[in-house]
Amino acid sequence: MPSKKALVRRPGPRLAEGLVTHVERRAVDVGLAVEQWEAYVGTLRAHGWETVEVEPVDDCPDAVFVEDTVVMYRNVALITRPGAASRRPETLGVEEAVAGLGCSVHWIWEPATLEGGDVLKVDDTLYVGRGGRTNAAGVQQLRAAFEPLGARVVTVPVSTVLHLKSAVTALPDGTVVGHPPVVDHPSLFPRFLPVPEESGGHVVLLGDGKLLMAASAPKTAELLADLGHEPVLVDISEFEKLEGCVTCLSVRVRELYA
Ligand SMILES: NC(=O)NCCC[C@H](N)C(=O)O
Repeated sequence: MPSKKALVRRPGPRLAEGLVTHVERRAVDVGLAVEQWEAYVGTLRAHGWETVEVEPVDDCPDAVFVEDTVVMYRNVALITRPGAASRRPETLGVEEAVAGLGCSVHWIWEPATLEGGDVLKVDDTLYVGRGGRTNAAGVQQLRAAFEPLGARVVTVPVSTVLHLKSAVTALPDGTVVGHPPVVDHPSLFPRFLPVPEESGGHVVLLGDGKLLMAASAPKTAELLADLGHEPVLVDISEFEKLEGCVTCLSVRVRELYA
C-alpha cells in the first residue's frame, strides 16, 4: 500500500566525532546541526511525510545518517552491516523501528558489508556502489534479498567519494544526476545529467516534482528549476562537514504491506 513515512534519527551529543574519510576534518557546531536537522525534518513534514524517529544512540556519532543502516525495497527492510565497524551498533534501533512499521525484516550477514548510502533505487533497478563501505559479498546479499522480488541489481564502482549516493542520485523521471569529477562511470546509467556542484548530485524526491536539495548547490538548483523541477533547499552545512548529504538523513518508506 502506498505510504509516505520517513525514518529519521536525532543527532547525538558526539556528532562532531563522526567519521571523515575523503575530506579534511572541520569543527562541527552541534547546536547548529540540531537546528538544521529540525529544519530538515520540518521540510519533510511540510511536504506530507510522516516522520518516524528511530531511538537515538548517543554513543554513535554517525547515527543521524540513518540511511546507511537499512535499504527498503517494497515492504522489505534489509538491515545493513556497515563497512565502518563503529557504525554497526546503530542497526539495532533501526530494526525495532522498521519492525514496528510492519516491514518484513532481513539482514546483511558477516563477512558482507553494505551501507544504504551505496544503494540508489531507480524504479526496479538498484544501483549499488562497490566502494570503501560495501564489499562484493554485500552486493551478492543485496541481490539475493531483492532480485527474487523483482529488482535488478547493477554494481557501480565508486572510488572518489564515500558512497554511490555521495556521487549520484536520480530525478523523478529516472535521469541520474552527478558532478562528473566524482562519478567514476557515468556511462553505466541510461540517462545521465552532469551538474555543476558535487552536492548538486544529491536529491531527495519529496513528491509532486519537488526535490529536496542542499543549499550548497545553488547553481544546480537553478539548472534543475530551469528544467521544470522544483528544488526545495535546506542548509545542512554541519552534516556536510562529516560527508553527509540530504539523502542520508532519512529513509523513505513508501510501500508498507498492511
Ligand atoms: N549516506 C551517506 O551519505 N552517509 C554519510 C555518512 C557520513 C559518516 N560520517 C560516515 O562516514 O559514515
